[in-house]
Amino acid sequence: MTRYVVLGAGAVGGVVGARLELAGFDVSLVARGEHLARLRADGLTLETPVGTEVLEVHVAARPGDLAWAGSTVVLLAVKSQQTAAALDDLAAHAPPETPVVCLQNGVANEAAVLRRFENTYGICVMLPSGHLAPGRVVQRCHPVPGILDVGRYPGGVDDTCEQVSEDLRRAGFASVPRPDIMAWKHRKLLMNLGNAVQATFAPGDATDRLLELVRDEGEAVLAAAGIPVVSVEQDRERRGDLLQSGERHPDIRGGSTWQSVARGTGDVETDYLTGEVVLLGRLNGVPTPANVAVQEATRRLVAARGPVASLDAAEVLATL
Ligand SMILES: NC(=O)C1=CN([C@@H]2O[C@H](COP(=O)(O)OP(=O)(O)OC[C@H]3O[C@@H](n4cnc5c(N)ncnc54)[C@H](OP(=O)(O)O)[C@@H]3O)[C@@H](O)[C@H]2O)C=CC1
Ligand SMILES: CC(C)(CO)C(=O)C(=O)O
Repeated sequence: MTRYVVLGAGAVGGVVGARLELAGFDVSLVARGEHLARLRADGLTLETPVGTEVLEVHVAARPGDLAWAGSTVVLLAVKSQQTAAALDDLAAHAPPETPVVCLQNGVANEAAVLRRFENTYGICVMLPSGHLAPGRVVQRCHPVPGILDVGRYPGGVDDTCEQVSEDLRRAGFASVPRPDIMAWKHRKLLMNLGNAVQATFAPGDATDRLLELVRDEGEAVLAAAGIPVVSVEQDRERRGDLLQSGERHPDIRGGSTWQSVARGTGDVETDYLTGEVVLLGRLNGVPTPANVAVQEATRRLVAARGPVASLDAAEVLATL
């Protein structure tokens, strides 16, 4: 049976680790700071729409504290801006043939992993989840917690891919192996252009308009770059009505970037989501003024440790 090491046990890593543990897999979570201390002292608290449970999970402070033998798969679930440091630590201890699966948004992590690990995989993560308090993660959807399709990077499927997908299904997720996983992840990238907008600007008409502009620019740069991306219809059909969230959670009122700003972490993933569109625009001669403006506004808000969703999108629209 595959053993799973979850590197980064926050919202996504915590929920996936918990569900694998509950399904009987051998799971180790790598965590840090106060979250690590709480996990060690009290276990992992998993909150779902139908109840809360506390799990005793094996926890480590770093990859070097784990034994690296047998068929271990790493699920990398740190935010993209944390990938480089996490990989340095991982590569110092895990054998280079270890399969590393990017359980992350964005499209830059897989290439970073492939520089260090020859068996690299990507998951298109549709898993609304939360982590605002140490020791605690929130699974927002039930009975299917999330859709986690998986493919080999840069393309194809293999036995590991099939195994990981089967294990995720055993743990309750919807999952299929996909040879074109990056085309799905690029569609998800366009959805995630909403992350910085949601985290930075107060809800309202101007924010909705800004969101339309950043998504239009996103579509334009992917087309100009000739990057394969699944259609809106394919994405909609895959999601169907699989993810049921029920009542709104009182604390988790936004996605992953919103949560970083709400937690005051001082860093966000925006350079790898909004910033990916900015990068592709610059590489392909396509202007992306709305994405540049959102990226800069988010950077300012985060640096000032400002309140989540507190800026006025109308001020940004007026500059475009
Ligand atoms: N939350 C969501 O609903 C969804 C998130 N995603 C994606 O999943 C990925 C993970 O996001 P999410 O789970 O929200 O992020 P979180 O911040 O909740 O979790 C990441 C965790 O990894 C920890 N971490 C970072 N670096 C290390 C390290 N070197 N060693 C040990 N632990 C480390 C962080 O610690 P610290 O807090 O100290 O930084 C944090 O606990 C992102 O790419 C995100 O976009 C995708 C779909 C939905
Ligand atoms: C939009 C959402 C919640 C989808 O899973 C997400 O990807 C995020 O919060 O980063």
